[in-house]
Amino acid sequence: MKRVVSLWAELFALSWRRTPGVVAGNLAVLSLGVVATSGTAVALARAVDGMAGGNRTAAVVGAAAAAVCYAVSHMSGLMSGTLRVVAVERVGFTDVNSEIYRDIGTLQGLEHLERTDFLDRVTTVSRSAWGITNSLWGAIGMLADTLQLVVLLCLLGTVSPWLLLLLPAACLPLLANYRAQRLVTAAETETAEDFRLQRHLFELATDAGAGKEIRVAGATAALAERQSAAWDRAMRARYWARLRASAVKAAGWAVFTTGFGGGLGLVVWQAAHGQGSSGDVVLTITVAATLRQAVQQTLARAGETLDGMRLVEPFLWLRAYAARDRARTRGTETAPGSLREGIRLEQVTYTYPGTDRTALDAVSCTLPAGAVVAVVGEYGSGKTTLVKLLAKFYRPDSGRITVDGYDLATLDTDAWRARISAAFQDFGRFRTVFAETVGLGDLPHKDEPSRIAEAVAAADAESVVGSLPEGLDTRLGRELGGVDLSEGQWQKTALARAAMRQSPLLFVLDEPTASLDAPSEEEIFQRYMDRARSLAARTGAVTVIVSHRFSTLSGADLILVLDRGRLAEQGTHEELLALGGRYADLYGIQATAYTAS
Ligand SMILES: Nc1ncnc2c1ncn2[C@@H]1O[C@H](COP(=O)(O)OP(=O)(O)OP(=O)(O)O)[C@@H](O)[C@H]1O
Repeated sequence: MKRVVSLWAELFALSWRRTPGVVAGNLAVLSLGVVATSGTAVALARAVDGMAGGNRTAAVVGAAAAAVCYAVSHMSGLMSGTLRVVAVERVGFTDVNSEIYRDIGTLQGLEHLERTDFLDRVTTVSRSAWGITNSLWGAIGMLADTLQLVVLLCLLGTVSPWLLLLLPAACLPLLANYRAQRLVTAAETETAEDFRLQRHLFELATDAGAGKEIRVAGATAALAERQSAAWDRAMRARYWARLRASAVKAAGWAVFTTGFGGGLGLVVWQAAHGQGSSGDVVLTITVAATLRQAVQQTLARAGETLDGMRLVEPFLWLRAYAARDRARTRGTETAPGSLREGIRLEQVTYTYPGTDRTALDAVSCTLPAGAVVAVVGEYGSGKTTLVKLLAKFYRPDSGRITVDGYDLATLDTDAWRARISAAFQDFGRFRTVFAETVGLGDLPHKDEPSRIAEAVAAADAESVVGSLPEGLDTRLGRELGGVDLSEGQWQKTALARAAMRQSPLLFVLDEPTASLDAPSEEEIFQRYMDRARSLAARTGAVTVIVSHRFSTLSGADLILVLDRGRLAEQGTHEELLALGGRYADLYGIQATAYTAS
């Protein structure tokens, strides 16, 4: 709660700086609303007393004052709503939204994209700038409403001190509402996993890629059943929580209404026994109606504020997470100009957060400067994890990676990434103009046609460009009015992007040809081997290739064989064959399979 209040204070200061007139105007209008609402009741009571006592002037002045107060209180409600939207839009869309996008965009690690619990929070935050800023004005509105309640109850106190007991009674619906909201939130948290599951199954069914497989497998009905079961489980728990919440709210209101009915009876009894005026009765009835409205409004605002607070929590989490990420990844050293020794892994161990299985287990090896290093192993043996650690997406749990003797952890992450070229197996499909999708690989040179042409040639993608209606200027992505590419063509754009940087120290190709046919694969490997050699001569760059196709890797200077996260063997193709171990087995199996086919 303390953190939420300090965020509100921060947002208030920001709003004041951005739109001082709107903020001051809104505060003034809210205060005016409090005074005018109570004024209406008092003026009406005076008008009635004037009439009853035969004082025409008092009656007319009272009635006029009541009319003015009523108009002001009504107008203040409308104006406050408008001013609030202006203030929220100005700060929400400008400052809060920019901060959210900056925090998400500058995260250096990958956990927020790979872990569903992180992803959920990041997705929530990315859509919540308005709600977060609005929660500040919800809280301010709630303060004004509470003030209104207190003033109204004090007015009742002037009629009879017993009516002051309505103050604690009025707190009961507020407390009940808070309790009810917590019940609903707890149910939502408890059923979040089922909710995610049903959403995942729904997306599977509506995704074009997965949809094909599902239809061929005839699994549509089975998946729909599972989706509906998960949805039912989540909804049933939420339904009961809402029902319980309604009962709690109703109980709070019942106590308040009973108390109020009693209070009203007391005032009428007093008036009947000459202990109060008719004005007192009118005052009590007017305040009664206003009070009910005020309590309801306070409840509505409390709900709105609590809703906003639910958004504030993931926002604060993202802020702290991004700050930790920045502190963790901000190194002090810049990357060397060229590699002399190479990259060393010393007892590198890594386990993905939230899992038990060690993805890399005490791996030690040297990737010599200028070498082409192939990483092989069965599915899930840790190959991609190894290259992701080299790209500094994660940090080893223990052990370290050094680049020419510098600990990778101390190198500035952006500076190191600026010296990496990489194509990953789950490559991006950037739906923009073709030249741009390639140029993104080296932003300072993205508009240089010669660099783009070279990169396209390196990826053997000239034929892709040739087949596009407007060549390099063709827009990609049917959703955005462009053309669609096949998987292989998309992969070639990723490979071309990876060929943009001309002096990387590390060149990573993680399953670079998985979507390509055999002739294209051969051709590309040949081109990338040539590129690796020329980079090696220029900067001593290390090229790391992850592949399942052993036949293409025999020319590598060093082959690392991973087995369930451990480095099982290392050496050249010939050395490993002579060893007759894991590599020789796997190579033998593939060779036999190819010969047989
Ligand atoms: N983001 C992740 N979160 C949790 N576990 C992961 C994640 N990525 C990989 N793993 C696990 O880490 C282990 C190593 O995975 P990795 O992707 O490095 O293997 P790989 O050898 O590249 O596999 P493949 O050949 O299938 O690409 C596997 O057990 C995998 O399930």
